[in-house]
Amino acid sequence: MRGLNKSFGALRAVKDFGIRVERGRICGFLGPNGAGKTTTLRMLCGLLTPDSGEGTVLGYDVMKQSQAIKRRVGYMTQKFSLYEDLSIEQNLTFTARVHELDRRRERVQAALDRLRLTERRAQLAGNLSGGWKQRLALAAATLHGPDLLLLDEPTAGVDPEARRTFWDEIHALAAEGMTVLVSTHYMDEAERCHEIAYVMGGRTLARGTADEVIDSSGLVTFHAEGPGADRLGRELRDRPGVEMAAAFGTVLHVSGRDRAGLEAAIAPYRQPHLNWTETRPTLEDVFIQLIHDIDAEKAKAA
Ligand SMILES: Nc1ncnc2c1ncn2[C@@H]1O[C@H](COP(=O)(O)OP(=O)(O)OP(=O)(O)O)[C@@H](O)[C@H]1O
Repeated sequence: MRGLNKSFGALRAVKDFGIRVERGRICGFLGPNGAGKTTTLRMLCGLLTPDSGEGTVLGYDVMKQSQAIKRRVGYMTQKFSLYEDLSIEQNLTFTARVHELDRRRERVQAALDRLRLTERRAQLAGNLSGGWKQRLALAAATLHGPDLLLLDEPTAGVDPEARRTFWDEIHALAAEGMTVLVSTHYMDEAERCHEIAYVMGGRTLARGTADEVIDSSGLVTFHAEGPGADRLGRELRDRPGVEMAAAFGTVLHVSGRDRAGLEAAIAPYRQPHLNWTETRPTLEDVFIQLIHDIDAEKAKAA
């Protein structure tokens, strides 16, 4: 994709978006609410026509061949959108009919087995817990064997174990050659992607593997541990050189891009009861930094 744009009235939801994702890769979309992630996914699967831009999805022209793209793409929407008053099996059979698939019984059985839904096949979708609902939605989105899978916040509100199982399945699908684009707000999920794109205000602010995004951030991070370390955040945050200071449990996490400034800021706090160590910044540190940068840019412009 190159230069994709989409506006809703005066609102520019996606600005000059460009991306290239290789087959079999899992690419994560991250960014604050309203960043343009869903709009981008909807343009990529042919549901929304970009205002301008060019590119191909699975070899098809994104501007002219949306019908062909739709047939080869599986899309799991943010909101559960299957029939709550149909059973798991009935939902899958219905989906198979919509796709006009042959060997429907066989395909539905294979999907039930794959996602370990067989025992619950007769259960109404509306009675399933969050994790099982998402598993059913994944079964439905992949029933027709798409080459590209788009997942919009697929595990929002799902417990950690169910999330892990869900992600194991995403990796298994990618290993079979399916390309996956997934939007998420969860850092652990971002780390399970082969690569990520951080978008904000419709713009891509960071792109690469999690390690590349962290390395290119230029952030320096220190941890402080010891009695009362977690309570120093507010004080340190206001010191020059400190761009972020936040407590994680009893550990204080302090970051900035100016190493000398940061070290000077924490120097008075290098007291015997506090143990300071330099650590690698996390993805969350980098993303919060990016949000601060944009806010500062906006404040300057105003
Ligand atoms: N059909 C529409 N009509 C008008 N505005 C829209 C429409 N769809 C999206 N928007 C607006 O475009 C912006 C981007 O929305 P989008 O849903 O793509 O963001 P997002 O990154 O997916 O957010 P979230 O993380 O909350 O799901 C938002 O300001 C949203 O209100």
